[in-house]
Amino acid sequence: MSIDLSLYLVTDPVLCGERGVVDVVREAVAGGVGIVQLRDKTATDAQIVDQLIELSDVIDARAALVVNDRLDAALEARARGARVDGVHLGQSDTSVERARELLGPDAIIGLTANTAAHLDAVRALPPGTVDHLGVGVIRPTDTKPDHPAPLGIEGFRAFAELSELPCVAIGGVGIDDVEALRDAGAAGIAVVSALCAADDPRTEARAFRRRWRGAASVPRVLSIAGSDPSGGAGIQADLKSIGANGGYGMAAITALTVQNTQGVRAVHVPPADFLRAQLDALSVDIDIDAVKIGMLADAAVIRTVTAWLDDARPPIVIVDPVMVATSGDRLLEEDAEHALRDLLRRADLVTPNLLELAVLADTVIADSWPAAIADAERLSADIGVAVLIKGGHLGGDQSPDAFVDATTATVQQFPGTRIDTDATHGTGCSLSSALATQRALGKEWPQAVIAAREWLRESLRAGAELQVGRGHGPIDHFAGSRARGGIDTSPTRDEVVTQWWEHISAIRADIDELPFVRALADGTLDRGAFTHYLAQDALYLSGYARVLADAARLAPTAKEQAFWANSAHGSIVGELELHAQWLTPDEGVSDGTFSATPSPTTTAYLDHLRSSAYGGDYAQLIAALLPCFWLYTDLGLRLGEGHFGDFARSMTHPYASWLRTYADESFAEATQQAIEYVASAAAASDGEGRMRMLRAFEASARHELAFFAEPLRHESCVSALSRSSAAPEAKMV
Ligand SMILES: Cc1ncc(COP(=O)(O)OP(=O)(O)O)c(N)n1
Ligand SMILES: Cc1ncsc1CCOP(=O)(O)O
Ligand SMILES: [Mg+2]
Repeated sequence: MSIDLSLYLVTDPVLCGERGVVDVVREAVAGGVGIVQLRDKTATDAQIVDQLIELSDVIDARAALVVNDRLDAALEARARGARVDGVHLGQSDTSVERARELLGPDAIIGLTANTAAHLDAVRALPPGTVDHLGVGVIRPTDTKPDHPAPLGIEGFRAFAELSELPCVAIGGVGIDDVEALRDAGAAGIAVVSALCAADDPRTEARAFRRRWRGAASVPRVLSIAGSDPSGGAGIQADLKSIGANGGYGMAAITALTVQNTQGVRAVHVPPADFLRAQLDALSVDIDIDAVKIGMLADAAVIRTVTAWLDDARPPIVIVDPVMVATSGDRLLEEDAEHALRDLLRRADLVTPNLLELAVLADTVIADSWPAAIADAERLSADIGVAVLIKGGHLGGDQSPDAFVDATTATVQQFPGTRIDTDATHGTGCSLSSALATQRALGKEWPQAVIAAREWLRESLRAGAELQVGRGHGPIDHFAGSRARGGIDTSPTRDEVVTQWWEHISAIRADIDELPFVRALADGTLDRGAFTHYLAQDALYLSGYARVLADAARLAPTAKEQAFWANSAHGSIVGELELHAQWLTPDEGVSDGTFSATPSPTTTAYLDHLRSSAYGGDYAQLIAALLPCFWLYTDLGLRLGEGHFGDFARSMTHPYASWLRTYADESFAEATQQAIEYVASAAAASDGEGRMRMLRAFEASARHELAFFAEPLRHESCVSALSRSSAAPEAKMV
């Protein structure tokens, strides 16, 4: 066995606490510790021997086992059948030469060293006496009260540069030191309290391993699913999806299908033991960062996977509860549903389509999006796991998804227009493995969903071009990376524009349907509602201008600064003049000042903009400012194009001159410029920053919708109020 020194656990019975050393070692080894040192200063030799025997059993050759100081105990435990790989000795412990002589040439012998004299002494030993050095302390630590003077990371670097042997850094080392010590030449890091005192040593060990591998490391994602020889679904799709999303894909096959793009012709399920052997072979050898589970065929397979999950406890588990193929073929025996429910409870996310949701939530197939969300909430509450519900089977021109987590009362919707294509084979498999990969890359759920959906939509759009098969063809998993000449998960500026506009498509559709917008367009809008709207708009613009000025203040270039400052000027001066033409002092403007009271809707919108400015994040602020430009320009353009009928062009339209301002050419140019600044900032930002920008943008779009909806709501309240004062028995509704 080659020794992996990268994460070295030294045990401490006190720090391990009530759960005990054996439990901590079991968990830490499952989390990826490569070498364990039993260190117990108070135990007798006989107790050390017993512990070594027990640990050797628990570790089961998945990591090296050495003992601190006690050469005799190591020999005795070996004599009693334990697998003890070696010892760690200090400068004043038994001599390393003696240890080598008694333990043999294959034993692992570590020696403490931290001075130039120690290095000279090691050089004087016969070659092969010592395998590695324990070098420290890096920082003061209470775990070893008699520790030598701390070296610090630079002292460690200087020492490691002089050493011919691998150096393991020890003493006061925490997870945030991992990269610095690795870069300073450490062959590994040895920790006591960081793992022994951790709440969850397995998770903590994984975190150390991940940091050691580096932030840019490629996540290892395992698909447990059936094989689709046509390559569009099952493990074949999963592996492509994992690769396209930036992961390293692995696959354990649950079942073989005879299948093409037209349907499933036969299924062969190999023995469940063979599946378990595949899974064990992976988990004993590889740090698995995420698991996606797809077709499970029957109850025996499900139970096998459930038992393996309980043993291996991978950090991220996504279950796509494949029951019926898109072609209508059953892929899970009906009697297996009970076992499946048990498995779902072990997942972090379940991704059913509407048919699967109906089976799992024990209800009829949802025929509307709100009904689907309600079913998903029930399922999530029942299994205690988040659900990503996919609206693709609902029909219509929208294809929304929603992330629903009843445990945190979260319902996050992801709107999207339907992509008109027949190449949908394997969409569910591909999305769930993309999600597993994005999550393993470190994204939180909403960001992972956004990234996986963006990738899927691009792959769906390109699928038909592949021209694979006569039935439902596959999506083109590598369309995006092929177009960009390599895998790149950051969108370009143009992609940001397309994706963000599509992201608010449902909000835009709602704006178009508003009675206020319809009546404004056809000229039937009540004058009271119109003037109420104008008065609120005037108030809004005065606040908006101030926030534009904040954007000017934060802008990174003089050009951008001038742009936002000009927009602030245009907004306050131009719009003021215009409003003054339309509004009498009674209606909201007198002597150039706004006299109306801001409605709660106006206040909420301005509060959102001000809080975006307050954080000082320029990119987020301009994203929040953008919908006001973009949605008005778009509305103006479509009004001009007759999208809402030909009314706006009619000479008798009472608001025609007002509506023409929406389509003003210089405003359209300013909008284009604003879009470019925002899209460039988003493309240059990292995933987190882009997510913050998108949230601010989406929130403003929602405020725009509320702003357009409010005048008629207000008017109906006003008329209800006047009715109620005329007729005391009438109630406001
Ligand atoms: C990996 C590793 N490095 C150094 C030590 C310290 O050993 P030693 O100097 O013998 O001190 P004690 O641990 O015996 O107190 C170590 N144990 N492991
Ligand atoms: C055994 C040992 N040898 C040098 S420092 C040390 C203890 C390190 O413990 P911790 O990781 O809790 O600082
Ligand atoms: Mg010692």
